[in-house]
Amino acid sequence: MTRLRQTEALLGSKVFQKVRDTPVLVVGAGGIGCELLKNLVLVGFSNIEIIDLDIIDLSNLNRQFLFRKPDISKSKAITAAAAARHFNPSSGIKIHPRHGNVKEGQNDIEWIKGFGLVMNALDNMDARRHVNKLCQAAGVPLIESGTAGYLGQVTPFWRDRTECFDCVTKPTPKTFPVCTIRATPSEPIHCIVWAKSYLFGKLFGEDDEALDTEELDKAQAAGENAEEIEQLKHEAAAFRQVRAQLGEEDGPKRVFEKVFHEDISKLLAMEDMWKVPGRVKPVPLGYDAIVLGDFVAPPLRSGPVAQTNGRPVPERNGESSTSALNANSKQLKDQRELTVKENLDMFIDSCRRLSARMISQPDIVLSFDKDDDDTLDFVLATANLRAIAYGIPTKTRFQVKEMAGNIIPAIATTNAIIAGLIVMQAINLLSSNIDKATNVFLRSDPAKPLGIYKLQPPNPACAVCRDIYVPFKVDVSKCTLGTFVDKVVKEWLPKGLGASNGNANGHAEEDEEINTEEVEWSVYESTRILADPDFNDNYEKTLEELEVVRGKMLTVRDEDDQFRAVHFCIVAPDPNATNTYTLPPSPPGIPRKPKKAIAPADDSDSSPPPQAMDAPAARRTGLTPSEAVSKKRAAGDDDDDGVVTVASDGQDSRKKRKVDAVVDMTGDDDDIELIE
Ligand SMILES: Nc1ncnc2c1ncn2[C@@H]1O[C@H](COP(=O)(O)OP(=O)(O)OP(=O)(O)O)[C@@H](O)[C@H]1O
Ligand SMILES: [Zn+2]
Repeated sequence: MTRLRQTEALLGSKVFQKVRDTPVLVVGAGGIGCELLKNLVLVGFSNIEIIDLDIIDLSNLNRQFLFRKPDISKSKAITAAAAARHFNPSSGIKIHPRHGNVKEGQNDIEWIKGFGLVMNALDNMDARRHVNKLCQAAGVPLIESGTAGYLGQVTPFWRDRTECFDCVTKPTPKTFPVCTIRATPSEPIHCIVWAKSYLFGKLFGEDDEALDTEELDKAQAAGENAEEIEQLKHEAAAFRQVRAQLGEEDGPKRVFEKVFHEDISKLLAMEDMWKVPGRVKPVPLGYDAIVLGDFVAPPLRSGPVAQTNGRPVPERNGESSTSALNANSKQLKDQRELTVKENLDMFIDSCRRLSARMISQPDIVLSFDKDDDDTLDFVLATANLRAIAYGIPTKTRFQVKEMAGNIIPAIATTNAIIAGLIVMQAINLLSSNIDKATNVFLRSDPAKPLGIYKLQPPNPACAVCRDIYVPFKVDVSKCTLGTFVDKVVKEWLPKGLGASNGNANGHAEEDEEINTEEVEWSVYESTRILADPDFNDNYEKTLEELEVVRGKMLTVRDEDDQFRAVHFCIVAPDPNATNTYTLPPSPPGIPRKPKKAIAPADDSDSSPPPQAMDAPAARRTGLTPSEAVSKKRAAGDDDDDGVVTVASDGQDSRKKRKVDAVVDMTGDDDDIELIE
């Protein structure tokens, strides 16, 4: 108890009592999460819930110090909770671990309302945005955090008092044009994206033939180029055929010949494609020639021929190609460049391993994971074989893992410092003195390692924290969409139209008369439109049939986009209720949207610290670079047309088939994605 007495003396008994009594949630039990949990326990937080979806991996042990070797494959949340208790055994703390995804339906607005404070220790944008939205909907303060190498950031967000995670547009993921990935790669990363996000998916990902065909038919009906569509259909059919034969003895050879010989030969036949200045023609790879050692690879497109890769090795200083190869083979396995034959062998072997997994576990859809050797080997081999065909330098296993996994070294000390800063901000928020809370940056300047930056007000144009949220207790198996539209949207909701409920920074024009009869509504679930004034096909369906279940939101927007969107957060029905749904006693005020986004005052105090987190680091942590925070928010930075609302759901609203590959630099696990 001595330790806690000291903490009490430091914090004062009032704040200390809050620390003891406030239920807090930690999301993520990884690098930051382990440090944070230990800190919370040491400070005396006594009512902690921790959630993580993952199990412990060998690679976590170097920094996630609550885990030991025997814990490998066990739940992170459960193991972390058990280990952290020992840091303060006598303090009567309760740690409730949950092994699961924070995005699961049961983790709804009512659940989040049960906490006085939420702390994110996550590694991806999607989950961060989800928790941000939940906290905004429930009005629960959130402390967001992230680290990238030696840099890190802690930012408190609190509805109506500060900006939220989505108030400032995040850096756009780097994208590559379709044709660069599919036909004209010129850098190793193009080949890696192709292998990881295109080829892997075609051979081992979800195979929805009906959906593919339907989409292509629709595109054709909509007047898209018939020849191109025909070609896409043909390509899809060809992939399906080699995929179906993958488990056979010469399955990998068939894939190789399709992908590295036939497809490249077809590309070469498209003469116009190669007329573009600077574009280098690929060379089809010959399976048998590689096996027999007769294959002569094309020269590298630029720079000295510094590596062998099965290519003829230039004689340098009397060193023969064989001795160069031998020197190469002495290097560490993962850091050695593979010859073309070795890449081929790895391709065959990884194809066999993955296809055996597909056959033995047909219900599990395979996806690339940098820590899954089978998937990494496949991406390594296919990316390198493609690089060889295009005269691009190949990469070692280590490099491919880094590039495909978008790895920035995780440093235990950075995580520890950031976790300490989270607790300091938590105490500031609990002491009800929001003015004390700040954004804190860990910088690379040893003379001034910490940067402090004051909290920003909400962005009036933000489509997450300026929207309205209503808990909707409903029996989804009984309530139809028609009932929701007629009773809730048309009857109940308009009563609040135009009124400021204090949530929208007073931008409502309260005095103006609104003819509620004239306002027309549409209903969405995320990006799916369920009903609009001319579309009532779903009225007879229950919410359950429409897959609008606990944890999801029914979003109501007016057709003229004049008012804030209202999100009905689906929660479990009231057990004593006789109706199929229960609404709050009165409808929320629904202010008008601001006509123009208002830039925050240019306050010299709020200018960014000279060396706050740089843009790449901010991308990795998923947090806002200080430059972006200080930047005046231009009208249209966030959407006035619903685009950001949609994207902020973590749902990708980008039009399909526009962009082929997206390298997402936000630290997501799924950092390179392909949009077909
Ligand atoms: N949607 C989610 N729900 C619950 N936990 C999540 C969710 N998304 C990510 N996490 C957890 O957040 C933690 C983030 O920790 P960290 O950044 O150290 O990543 P890691 O996966 O442990 O390490 P690495 O990615 O470097 O191998 C992980 O334990 C991960 O499982
Ligand atoms: Zn916001």
